[in-house]
Parts: sequence; structure tokens; C-alpha cells
Amino acid sequence: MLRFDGVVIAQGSFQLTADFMAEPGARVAIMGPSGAGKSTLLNALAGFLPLSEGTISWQGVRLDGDTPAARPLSILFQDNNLFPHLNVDQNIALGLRPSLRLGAEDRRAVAEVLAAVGMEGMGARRPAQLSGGQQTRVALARVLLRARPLLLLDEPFAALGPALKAEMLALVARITEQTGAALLMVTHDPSDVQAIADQVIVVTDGAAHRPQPMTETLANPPEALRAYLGIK
Ligand SMILES: Nc1ncnc2c1ncn2[C@@H]1O[C@H](COP(=O)(O)OP(=O)(O)OP(=O)(O)O)[C@@H](O)[C@H]1O
Repeated sequence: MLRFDGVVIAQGSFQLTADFMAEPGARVAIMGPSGAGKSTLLNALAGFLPLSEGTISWQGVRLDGDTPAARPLSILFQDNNLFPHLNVDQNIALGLRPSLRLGAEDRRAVAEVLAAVGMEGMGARRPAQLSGGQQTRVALARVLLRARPLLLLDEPFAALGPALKAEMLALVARITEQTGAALLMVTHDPSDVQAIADQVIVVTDGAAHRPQPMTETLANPPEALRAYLGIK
């Protein structure tokens, strides 16, 4: 269980409160108006922002004192998921061995996830020699290799075209099935979330609300989500 208990996160004059739980393996979309605090929520969970109050725990163990690397999660952003000076193999291997000292077993594991995301034979390239979609695949291969129990996505596919986006969402669905990871995914597009998530955390008015069933929420959206979804 992922648990936010009495959490307050501050960014300048902005404050977000969060008090909710999510089950292992849950697939949760995070939606709300621009500037409402969706990225703030994920960044606090990932350890990039400190909590002003409260605790975050996973399976009963507090993680809010841990460094980002020690937390049981992987996070993907829209950009900058890869290190430009490392090749594809090294970018993926970082998920396994931050030292990049790889044994034969590690190399095999890297090759396997590279193939799983359809990037066989491209391990020696640098990120700059890949298309946007290929870079996303590499980032997803690292997620697959890390196999952490929580996967946080902060609109990583927003810049991709519709076909590629659908493909990447299908890949995420496959990865979460394979690893059993819970998914927390910021999105602006209800069609994305319906394909992949079954719950939604609405972030609005300074609060991240507890997860609600997706179908009901989209059928009868709260006021804050109506404007955001373009519904009168
Ligand atoms: N470094 C910062 N210093 C001060 N305030 C910040 C900082 N970063 C973000 N904020 C403020 O925090 C609030 C929440 O920002 P956040 O990026 O979490 O929103 P969001 O819901 O992810 O928005 P969007 O959908 O536009 O990406 C905003 O009002 C923003 O202006």
C-alpha cells in the first residue's frame, strides 16, 4: 500500500495537501487544472521535493526520508530521461548498476529489455542518434529492468503523435503487468487514461484527493475536472 498521511508540500507560496492510499498494482491517473500541483505530488513522492508535514509510506515503511535513488520507484518525465553522454546500453544499465560495472548476466538482462521494447541492436547509439519515440523506448527499457513496485509518469508521451503515444501506453501497460508495479500517471488526455488507468486522483484547490473509480469520475466529473476536460 502506498500511503500519504497528512502530507503538506510547499513550493514558494503554493501548498498542496495529500491524504490517500493506493494499492500495489493500482493504475491511477492524476488529473487536474494546470498549476494545480500534479507534478508537485509526483516530485514529492520521488524525493525531489521535501515534505513540510506528514509522511509517505510504502508497504508500511516510511520512504519520505530516503534519497530519490533509494525509493522503490521509477519516474519518467516528458524530457531528460536519458543521459546524453552515455550510450543506450549504459543508460539502461544504470537502472541495474549505477556504477556501470556490468557482469555477463547484467549484459544479458540489458539486451533482453532492449529487445522487449523493440530496440534490438541499437545499444551502442547515443540518445541524440535516436528519434523521440526511440528515446522513450529506451527510458521504458530501464523502467522494465529496474522493476520497481511504483512507476511514476509525468506526461512522458505528451510530445509524441497519437499512434506512437498509443504504442507507448500499451508498452507501459505491458511493463506494469510484467512487473506488477502500481502506476501513477499525470495526463491531460482522458482517452489515455481510459486505456490504462482504472482510478483517478483529482488534484485541485490545493489538495490531491483520494483515488476514485475512473469510469464514474469521467461520466460525472467534478467541477474542477469539467473545465479541464472541456466539458460545460
Ligand atoms: N520552483 C517553484 N517555486 C515556486 N512555485 C512553484 C515552483 N514550481 C512550481 N510552482 C508552483 O506550484 C504550483 C504547482 O505546480 P505543478 O507543476 O505541480 O502543477 P501541475 O498541476 O503539474 O501543472 P501543469 O498541468 O501545468 O504541468 C503552480 O502554481 C506553480 O506555479
